[in-house]
Amino acid sequence: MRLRMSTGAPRPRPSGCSRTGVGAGAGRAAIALRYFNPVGAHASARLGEDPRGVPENLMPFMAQVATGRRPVLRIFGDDWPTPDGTGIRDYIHVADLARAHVAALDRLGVMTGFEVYNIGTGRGVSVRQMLAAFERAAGRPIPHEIAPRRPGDIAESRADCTLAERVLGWRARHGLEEMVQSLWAWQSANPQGYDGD
Ligand SMILES: O=c1ccn([C@@H]2O[C@H](COP(=O)(O)OP(=O)(O)O[C@H]3O[C@H](CO)[C@H](O)[C@H](O)[C@H]3O)[C@@H](O)[C@H]2O)c(=O)[nH]1
Repeated sequence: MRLRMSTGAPRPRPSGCSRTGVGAGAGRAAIALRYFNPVGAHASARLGEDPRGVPENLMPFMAQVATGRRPVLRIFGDDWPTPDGTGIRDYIHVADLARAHVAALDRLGVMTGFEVYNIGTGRGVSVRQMLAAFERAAGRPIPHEIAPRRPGDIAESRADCTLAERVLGWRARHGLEEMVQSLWAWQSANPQGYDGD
């Protein structure tokens, strides 16, 4: 199954709503930002993602395997209808996501009603492509194995960010290399997360 998301189309799983940021201005205007797959860390390497327990998402899990905190990355299926058989997602650097919020706040000052914007890069990256990029950034191989597909997953998800670009004047600036490099900078400086401080 291939999905190209347009603003207004529902995310394939309701849990996607948990990643939607909502802001309101003067009770008359609201904007929902539909996050795709936020990854990466602050350029200082002092702010990063430190999920509680075992990470469910690809990037924090991959980063923890790279530091040796977890033994192996399980790739959930290599038989998807994608060029390399692994799942494709639209990863967005958290710094770009932050800029999208600033653009949305500016927009709230000049609009009324409710608007929804996709926040991604519009480009799809497979699990294998992400793994290769992260191995380059970390300078080490990341142990991995093929596992069965994860229930509820889809083959591909990508954002159509045309509306955010046209109305908010926002578009992603950071590419894949900056996503993996910033994540690795944070994870290698904080191998046990914040609890390790
Ligand atoms: O250990 C892992 C984790 C993920 N993946 C794969 O990596 C890709 C990205 O997975 P993520 O979990 O990072 O992101 P998803 O977009 O698949 O899922 C996320 O977005 C969903 C909304 O669509 C839900 O919110 C879900 O809980 C949340 O994990 C997928 O192809 C997934 O199968 C692996 O191979 N191994």
